[in-house]
Amino acid sequence: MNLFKLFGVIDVRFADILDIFLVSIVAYYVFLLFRGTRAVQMFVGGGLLLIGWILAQWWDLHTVVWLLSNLATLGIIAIVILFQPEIRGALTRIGQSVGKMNLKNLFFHQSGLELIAEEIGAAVQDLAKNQFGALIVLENRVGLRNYADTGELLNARISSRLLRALFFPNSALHDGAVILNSHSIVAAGCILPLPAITSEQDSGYGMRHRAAKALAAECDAMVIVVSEETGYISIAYRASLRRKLSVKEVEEEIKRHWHDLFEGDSSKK
Ligand SMILES: Nc1ncnc2c1ncn2[C@@H]1O[C@H](COP(=O)(O)OP(=O)(O)OP(=O)(O)O)[C@@H](O)[C@H]1O
Repeated sequence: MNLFKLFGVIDVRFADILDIFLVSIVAYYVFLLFRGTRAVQMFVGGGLLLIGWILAQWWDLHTVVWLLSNLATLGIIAIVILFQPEIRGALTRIGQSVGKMNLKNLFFHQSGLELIAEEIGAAVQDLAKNQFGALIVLENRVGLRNYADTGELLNARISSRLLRALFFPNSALHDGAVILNSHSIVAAGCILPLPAITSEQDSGYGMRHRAAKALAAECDAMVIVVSEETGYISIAYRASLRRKLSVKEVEEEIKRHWHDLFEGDSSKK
């Protein structure tokens, strides 16, 4: 069934529109799967060759068309060999997402903030489960360079594995606080202000929780505490200390805390 005539010449059917729509979706998601890998250059190169092939067809350059057509056949084999790790990674991601019925992760790219909140959340969950004490400071607008300098400067990518390693009992940096800004793990093994007991309630807390409260009270940072004694997760922010939080709540708080910083970053782009 013809829907309309394009430029008054080409008959366009409903099936043609569906065809283009489906191919576009597949191309888009294939690109998303490979985004950020070496394979992106391959797509660019492949696109240029395709344009060359179309132009060669257009201008009736038979030898060039023959060359490019044969190159394409060889190219597919070369791509599979050269980009084996990327292809394996992409297929694994599809498998994992489908396995966990988490198609959202596969098709809708999460924002940087969501991914970071999940990395921290996963680390906190693991630390709490194993009752490894932890003190994680999330810097906001007020710089915490003075506290970062008391520990070991790292400037590393925020990852759940690194956070877990830093608080692993008896590791060289497990004592003290880890300071994060919205993009990196700034420092580990940091000493926070040593608080004085100011209320009846404070006397019930150990040093880790009191240090978290003291820092949160003096700036706009949010501090996550995992108790070594109970495995409970708490968050100190401004004058409050909320206890027994779930990992989901922690992730929501992280997103709320850094939301404005991320919004600012994306509006600058
Ligand atoms: N001022 C501080 N700055 C950074 N880290 C601190 C500070 N005070 C204590 N800590 C950390 O807390 C640990 C001791 O915690 P303590 O047992 O006194 O606290 P707590 O609040 O009872 O926590 P937990 O429930 O985990 O035992 C120290 O080994 C150290 O890693």
